[in-house]
Amino acid sequence: MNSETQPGSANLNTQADVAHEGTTQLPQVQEPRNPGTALDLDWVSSVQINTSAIERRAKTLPGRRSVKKEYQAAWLLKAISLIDLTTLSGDDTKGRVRRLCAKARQPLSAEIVKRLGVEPITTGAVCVYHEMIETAVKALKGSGIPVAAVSTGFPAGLSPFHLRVAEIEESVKAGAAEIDIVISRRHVLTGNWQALYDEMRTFRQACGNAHVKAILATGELGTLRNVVRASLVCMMAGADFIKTSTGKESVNATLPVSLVMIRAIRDYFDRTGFRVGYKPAGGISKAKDAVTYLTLIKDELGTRWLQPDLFRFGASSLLGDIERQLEHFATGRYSAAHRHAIG
Ligand SMILES: O=C[C@H](O)COP(=O)(O)O
Repeated sequence: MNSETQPGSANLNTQADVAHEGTTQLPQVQEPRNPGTALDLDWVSSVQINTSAIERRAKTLPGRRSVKKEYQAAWLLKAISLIDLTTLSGDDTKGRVRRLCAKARQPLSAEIVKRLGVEPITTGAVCVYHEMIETAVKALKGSGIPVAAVSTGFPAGLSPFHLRVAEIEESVKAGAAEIDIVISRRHVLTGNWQALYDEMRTFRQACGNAHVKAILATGELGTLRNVVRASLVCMMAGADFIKTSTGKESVNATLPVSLVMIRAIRDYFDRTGFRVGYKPAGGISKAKDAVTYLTLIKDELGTRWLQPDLFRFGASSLLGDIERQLEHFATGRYSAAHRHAIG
């Protein structure tokens, strides 16, 4: 964020700024979910990637389209509404999850909201392990914020197949409206597209009405070509979202990976007419990175994809930095990062 940003709500006509920048809330259209298609192996094997061109383009993205100062707050408010506020730690407790849910309901202090002159907002969802679903559902009651659960032996996805399917069913029963499954990386690494398709189809079926996000764990797929091929197969098998990472791989969301996944989503839409959502996850913790992702989405997919049914950030600490930047925008002061600790 630009440290010269002037404080005060007088400079921020959020609705107009957001509309100008094309991040405005569109009327929620009830679109059919992606039902998937037959497995099209010709399409999968025809994928070609110019890795150096993708990497060159990705390098130009941060700062390339610097959002004008007066629009930055509007973009950051939009980013908040698209966060799957996440806690996925071995030491998660009910208390931590309740605090996280309180933060999801009210991500900004009443004072900042008042100074910015905006309507109160919420995050897109709260994302937890199965054991914490009930607590999260209770804590979010009445807010309209969905609970997402990671599933299928997250993060490695190597537990027995029937248990992975049962885990999805249990999480849906416990109240999760969204299920983030992990794919079997070995199916990608061995080019077993039929196995990946069948696995994803079964997971989708087990989700019932809950939406399913397919975590590719891109940092473990070896090449960008594999990332695109896995993206296509998961969409063909009916994924509602494709998601980069668990946050536990040594390489998580990156811009080159995002570029090829977003373009796979565009190709899939062009061929089938079905929109699939995108969720970069893992290591996105700075407000300025969030804005880079959002402008990339706007450029490559258009504003329809800047709604919570088609875009989410998977992030545990991004909200804290955004809050700090918005506080600075509203008051002219930066507070210490620890004042914005989450959970
Ligand atoms: O899906 C979400 C990720 O696990 C969050 O990763 P993070 O803790 O690096 O933000």
